[in-house]
Amino acid sequence: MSHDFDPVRIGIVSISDRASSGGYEDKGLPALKDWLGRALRNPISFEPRLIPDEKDLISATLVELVDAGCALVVTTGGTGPAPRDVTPEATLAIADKEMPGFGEQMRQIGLHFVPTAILSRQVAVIRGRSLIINLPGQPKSIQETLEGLRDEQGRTVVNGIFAAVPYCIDLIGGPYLETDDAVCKAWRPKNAVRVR
Ligand SMILES: Nc1ncnc2c1ncn2[C@@H]1O[C@H](COP(=O)(O)OP(=O)(O)OP(=O)(O)O)[C@@H](O)[C@H]1O
Ligand SMILES: Nc1nc2c(c(=O)[nH]1)N[C@H]1C(S)=C(S)[C@@H](COP(=O)(O)O)O[C@H]1N2
Repeated sequence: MSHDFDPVRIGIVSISDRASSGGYEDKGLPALKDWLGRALRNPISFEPRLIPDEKDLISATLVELVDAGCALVVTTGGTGPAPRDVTPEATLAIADKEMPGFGEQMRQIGLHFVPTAILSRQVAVIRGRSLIINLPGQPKSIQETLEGLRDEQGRTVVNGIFAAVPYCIDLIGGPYLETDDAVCKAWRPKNAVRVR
């Protein structure tokens, strides 16, 4: 029984004072586009935003993207302990529900790559029918966090968080997301899997 892939709108938000003011080239949005484009088989329309570390602007941007119909919004940057790092506060300020499992797993994954992963205060939340996830600002942390880590034989060392994203979006009434298993195998309970 074949079916068309559901289209999905995804907000991608790079939060960096210097990248947004031209101090350096933003690598966050291209890295998010690249990974999500490889991982998902659904047709994606991206809503990209490049903004400074301003709490009210971050919150307003997230609300705007949810209202525009993004089933998923992924941010990068501003999760650390520095005074200007306010992405988690801005995200929690507009949340209906926090999803603490994501933050717990994201820091576990990060620790396989850098001891300073413990410094990221990243959160994930639900607002309306949208899942919002914070990733750290280091462009390489995007793939690391979403995909996890495999050993040389291709065995999973640590699961990336994206495996749980499609089922989470099912549960909040969003589109049915399907992944390329070579990049990331989405996990759903058997009764939630659509036969292709
Ligand atoms: N959007 C980005 N594009 C490219 N590199 C980035 C980006 N965000 C962060 N980085 C890199 O990761 C490092 C650590 O990220 P961090 O979020 O601490 O940036 P930052 O230096 O605080 O940025 P800013 O102060 O301009 O907001 C940066 O020094 C930079 O090398
Ligand atoms: N997977 C992963 N997580 C990571 C990192 C990384 O390189 N990879 N960098 C850490 C570092 S050095 C910091 S300071 C925090 C916060 O980064 P941010 O302020 O750029 O969001 O994320 C951490 N989490």
